[in-house]
Amino acid sequence: MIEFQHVFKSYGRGRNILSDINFRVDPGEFIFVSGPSGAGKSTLLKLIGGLEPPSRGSIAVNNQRIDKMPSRARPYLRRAVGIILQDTHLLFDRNAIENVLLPLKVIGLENSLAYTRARAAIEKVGLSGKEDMNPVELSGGEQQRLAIARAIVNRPAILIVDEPTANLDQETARRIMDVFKDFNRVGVTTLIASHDRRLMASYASRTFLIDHGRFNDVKGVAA
Ligand SMILES: Nc1ncnc2c1ncn2[C@@H]1O[C@H](COP(=O)(O)OP(=O)(O)OP(=O)(O)O)[C@@H](O)[C@H]1O
Repeated sequence: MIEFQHVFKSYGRGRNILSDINFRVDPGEFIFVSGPSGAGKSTLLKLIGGLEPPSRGSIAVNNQRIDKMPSRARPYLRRAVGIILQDTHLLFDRNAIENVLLPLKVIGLENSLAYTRARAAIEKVGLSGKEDMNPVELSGGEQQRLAIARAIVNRPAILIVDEPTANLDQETARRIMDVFKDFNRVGVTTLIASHDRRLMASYASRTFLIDHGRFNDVKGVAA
């Protein structure tokens, strides 16, 4: 569950990027976040992931207020929400499986269990056999999938994803979207910011449209 109540967000002394946003997302929903460049889509996702604080208003994730969360409570959010941003932030001085292991190391999971889980996550995104490769040796689509494996290895209840298919060909884009849909089928709440309306039409059942500071909560994916 994600709930925004009267949320405002500005950066520094700048204008409000988001103004008086109110919504509730129930477990298992699949939501498309849409709107022109610079509208505030990434900002909305960062608020949900606790990467940015709101300027005003309350944000709850699984009934926990996160807008006032002290930093020692952040690991909670890290487990609850898997985040995949435009820049995948993969570490190029480590191989593929070590990248996926990182979130498990943070929570102190025992080594052999961590490896089992990391391998399972890599398999889920179709990268089995590439565990020992360096991310630079992977294609753009494979790097994207590796970032997905890292985001899901903690089994988060919520996935937030920023532009997962930008710069990918249609087939790779579909394959990546199918990975998200598979997680969604087993109950993972999913929010994806994208410019690709046609692609999203096959997946999402609800759209958050952000445009010039206005927020619209729309059923389906409008043509
Ligand atoms: N850290 C920051 N500091 C100052 N301004 C920021 C910061 N991050 C984003 N902004 C501004 O907030 C506005 C919304 O940015 P955001 O990245 O959320 O938009 P977006 O809808 O995701 O855009 P795009 O589709 O191009 O990725 C932009 O005007 C941007 O310049």
